[in-house]
Amino acid sequence: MAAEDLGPLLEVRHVHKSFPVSGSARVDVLKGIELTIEPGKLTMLRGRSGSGKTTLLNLLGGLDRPTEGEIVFRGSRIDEWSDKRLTVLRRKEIGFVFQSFALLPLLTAWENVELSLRMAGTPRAQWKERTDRCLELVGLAKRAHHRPFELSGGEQQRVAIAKAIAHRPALLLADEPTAELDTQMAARIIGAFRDIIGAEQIAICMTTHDSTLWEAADVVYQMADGRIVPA
Ligand SMILES: Nc1ncnc2c1ncn2[C@@H]1O[C@H](COP(=O)(O)OP(=O)(O)OP(=O)(O)O)[C@@H](O)[C@H]1O
Repeated sequence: MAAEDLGPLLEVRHVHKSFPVSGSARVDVLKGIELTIEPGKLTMLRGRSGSGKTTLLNLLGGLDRPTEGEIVFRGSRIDEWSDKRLTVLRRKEIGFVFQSFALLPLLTAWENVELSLRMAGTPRAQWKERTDRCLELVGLAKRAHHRPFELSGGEQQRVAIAKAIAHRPALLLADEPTAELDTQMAARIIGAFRDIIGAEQIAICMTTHDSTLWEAADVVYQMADGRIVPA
């Protein structure tokens, strides 16, 4: 079945998020967000610093809950789930990539990826093949036995991506994954995302400020002041 036949993976409906500030005051960070994330697509959230991208990404990944509205993952309202159930969802179905690469410095690229499979509870018999495959998908098969300090920033980020997809999540969330990288390295990250989408029916949602990357997206949502606005 083609990815587009599967229906939305994630739907965000009328979502508001506010945080308490001093006294009884609250700050409204998200103000009625509606969006859909589809399998097999690269979705980008773009917007100025402070527009609410990270706050929204945290809700998509079940790291936080909306103040109002619904987050629907494969037809289930995860905003109503217990913390325990959300932890299982994150472990099994979601991969996270952040601006900084979060690799263990004493382990090689290969060992870093394998460790994530051990931690995800993947059967041991699959570790080697899956680790090789993920490093191949991000174009690092030849660098597998290098440690992070022997790799460029862009290569380290691609190892972090291999780690994040190793357990075969349905959704990969990446918060400014190219922020620390030059244009050429950023383009290779997007290339890796494209190869991963081509090979596995995953949905990828990333935030970025970088206007040179937007045309590589299948779907772009522009955020401004906590709202989705026309791009
Ligand atoms: N826990 C919190 N308590 C109070 N305010 C918060 C909290 N988290 C985020 N905010 C505020 O919400 C606004 C949006 O923050 P957010 O990090 O989502 O924006 P962003 O678009 O990801 O920005 P950047 O590109 O700089 O990361 C900011 O003004 C921030 O200060």
